[in-house]
Amino acid sequence: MTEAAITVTGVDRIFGKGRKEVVALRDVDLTVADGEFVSLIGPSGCGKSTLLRLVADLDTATSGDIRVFGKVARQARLDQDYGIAFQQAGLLPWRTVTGNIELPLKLHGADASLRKARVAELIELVGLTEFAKSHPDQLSGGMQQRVAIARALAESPRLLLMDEPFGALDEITRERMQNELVRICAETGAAVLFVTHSIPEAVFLSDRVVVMSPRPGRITGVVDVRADGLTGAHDRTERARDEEGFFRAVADVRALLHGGEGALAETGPAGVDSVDVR
Ligand SMILES: Nc1ncnc2c1ncn2[C@@H]1O[C@H](COP(=O)(O)OP(=O)(O)OP(=O)(O)O)[C@@H](O)[C@H]1O
Repeated sequence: MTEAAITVTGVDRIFGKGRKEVVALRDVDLTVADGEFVSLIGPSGCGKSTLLRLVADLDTATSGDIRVFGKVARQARLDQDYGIAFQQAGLLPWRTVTGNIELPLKLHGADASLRKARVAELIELVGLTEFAKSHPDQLSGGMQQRVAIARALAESPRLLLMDEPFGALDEITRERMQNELVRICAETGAAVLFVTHSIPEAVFLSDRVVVMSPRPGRITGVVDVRADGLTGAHDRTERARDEEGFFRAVADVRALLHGGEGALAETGPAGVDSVDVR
């Protein structure tokens, strides 16, 4: 069996002390298989970003163990085993699209010819070849986010960590970006841990949707959308949005979000309107 992309075991993250103590995560266990797409969903403050930050080694767990491809999170960061994309694209305004995408390669000493070839490949992958020389302020929000994704993919990571990367986009652009992300993941085979507030987004993109609840932040359930009849994320096409399995999975995630543990058995079908859990 191949090594899991992420293994989180018995993780607690407690901020502050005494009366100011906030238990952001309590006893969280999570495994993301190599090549698997897993979304984290739950109400504001349930610890989604905290969990992602721990995996990215941007923060340290109070207790428990986190492995990325079998390595401690710090080693995985040093080895650049993952790429990161956040809600704000975080591009450098004075650099062109090419300049932004090649930055990680430059920082890590890749030579100019290798950089040029890789950046051309990535720009094509995210459909921005015509904008290679543009600056971020000449791009739409969706295009900026595509640049950020290309940058995250620059060093061919086997894992992407994404925190609401499409949260600031309008609904039409957002769906288009979701379609592109599905395609990019199929092409690269990367595993993804993806934070979102949107149930349809989580269902459309994922193999599994992990539902969290706040105070203390913990995992209350996991919906395997393949069990609801959808294909695996790497074989997903836009048609999935109209399939029965999609609606079943949306209903399952919603039931867990609103009913907590044990909710799945008690609920009937649901539509996909009113699905942002912020
Ligand atoms: N650096 C910090 N210091 C103190 N408390 C923190 C810190 N970071 C997060 N928290 C608290 O931990 C809890 C979880 O926060 P987190 O940002 O992970 O939630 P979230 O589920 O990502 O929320 P949202 O959906 O609003 O982004 C919250 O109660 C938050 O206030």
